[in-house]
Amino acid sequence: MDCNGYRQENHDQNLFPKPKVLVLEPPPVFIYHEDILSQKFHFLKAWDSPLPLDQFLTTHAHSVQAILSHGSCPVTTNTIRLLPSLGLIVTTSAGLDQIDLQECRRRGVSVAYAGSLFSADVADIAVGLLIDALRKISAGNRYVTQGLWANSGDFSLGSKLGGRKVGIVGLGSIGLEVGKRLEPFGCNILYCSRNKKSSVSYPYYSNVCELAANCEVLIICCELNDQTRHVINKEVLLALGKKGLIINVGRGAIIDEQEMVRCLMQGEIAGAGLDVFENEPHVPSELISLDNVVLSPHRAVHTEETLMALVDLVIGNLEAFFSNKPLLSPVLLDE
Ligand SMILES: O=CC(=O)O
Repeated sequence: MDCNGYRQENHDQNLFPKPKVLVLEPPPVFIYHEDILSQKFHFLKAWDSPLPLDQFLTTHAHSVQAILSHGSCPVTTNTIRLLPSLGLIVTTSAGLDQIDLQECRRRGVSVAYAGSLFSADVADIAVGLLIDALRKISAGNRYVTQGLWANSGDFSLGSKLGGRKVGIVGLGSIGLEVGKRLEPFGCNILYCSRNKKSSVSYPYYSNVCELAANCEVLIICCELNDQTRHVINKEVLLALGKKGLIINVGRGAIIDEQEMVRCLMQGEIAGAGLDVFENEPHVPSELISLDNVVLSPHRAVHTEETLMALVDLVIGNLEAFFSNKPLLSPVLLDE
């Protein structure tokens, strides 16, 4: 060992090299906390390499046993096939639409995810977007900051939250948290999901169009899959009606975005609060110009606190995998 301990440290690393983990694109948890994560693992940064992705993957094919991924980073069949030693994908996301789960199942690759870690934070944003859209908080902010208050003094009225009939689409952990928050405001909750839930007494609709026809607000909390893609279509939006609001904290593609834009522009629905979009980070320009739409940059999931909890979960899952222990938050692929 030399006087600054360098050789000793190098020597230890040679004896116990850090496990290698592939990162295709850096998730927010990596951007904010790379220093902590890098103490435990050696990250292969595909996005940082001059090599085209396939060549990068081929170069590291036999040393990659685990991938760290996130909600807007596809893990495709091609990627999985180029990595014969792959045994685990840890996504920092609660949604799984970006991962080819069928290929994982076929290849026996395990998947770990964020589970319900973000549910409370996402529900907070859903309620925030709803209150903002109803009471025009962002529109009021623009009205004041653009100097219009002083000039005209006439800002249009918002509408009351209490007593509103709110339809939740997808009563999983996020939907339940949304319902829990809106009940004390005096909202009447209705819901639609794959199955009726015995744990709640909210009226259940098996059909989303019927739900829309019977409520004044639709809050989208379900996952994106083949059954839910564009499930909020023209028919559903028209059923929601001219006074209806739509809030989306699920995935952009659950709504037919083009149709929603048209309905908003033509007054077929009253407004929207959106954290997610079909083609992020692209947001249709029409939405940006509408005063009855509140926009948020897909950040419902992340607060400083949950990002720290996510660091622990990511490390816990990777450590479990590399020491042959059960994952902390596995996705049940056989379901
Ligand atoms: O949208 C983010 C997530 O699915 O966690």
